[in-house]
Amino acid sequence: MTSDRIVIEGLRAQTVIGVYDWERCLRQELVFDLCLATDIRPAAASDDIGLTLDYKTLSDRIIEFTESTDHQLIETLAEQVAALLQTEFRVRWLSLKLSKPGALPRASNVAVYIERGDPAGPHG
Ligand SMILES: Nc1nc2c(c(=O)[nH]1)N=C([C@H](O)[C@@H](O)CO)CN2
Repeated sequence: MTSDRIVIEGLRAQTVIGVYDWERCLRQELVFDLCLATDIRPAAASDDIGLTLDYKTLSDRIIEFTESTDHQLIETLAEQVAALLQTEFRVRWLSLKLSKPGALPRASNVAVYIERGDPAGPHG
C-alpha cells in the first residue's frame, strides 16, 4: 500500500441539476475536486501511461457522464460519479468534492464531500 494520489481540481461540467422548477430547464455549472488513490510506481518506473490512471481519459468520462444526467440533488450525482470511478477505472479509494457555486446568492460555494473505498486496499 502507498499513499500515492492523483489529484484533479476544478473540473467543470454543465448539467441540469436542482430541486426547484426553474432549475429544471437550464444547465448549471458544477465543479469536481478529486483525489484518487493509485500506486504511481509502476508508471514512474516505465514512463508508461498504460500503468497509471490517465487523468485526461478519466476527466473526459466524468464530464461526459455528468452532462448526460438530470438529477435534483448534488448528493445523487456525487454518488454516481464515485461509483463510476470505482467500477470503470478500478479506483480503490477516492475523495470527491462536488461544488455548485451558483446555488446560493449569499455564499461563494456549496458542496458535498465524500470518501469511498478502502484506503488500505492492496493495490494503492
Ligand atoms: N443538500 C442539498 N440541499 C439542497 C440541494 C442539494 O442538491 N443538496 N439543492 C438545492 C437547490 O437545487 C439549490 O441548489 C438551488 O439554489 C437546495 N438545497
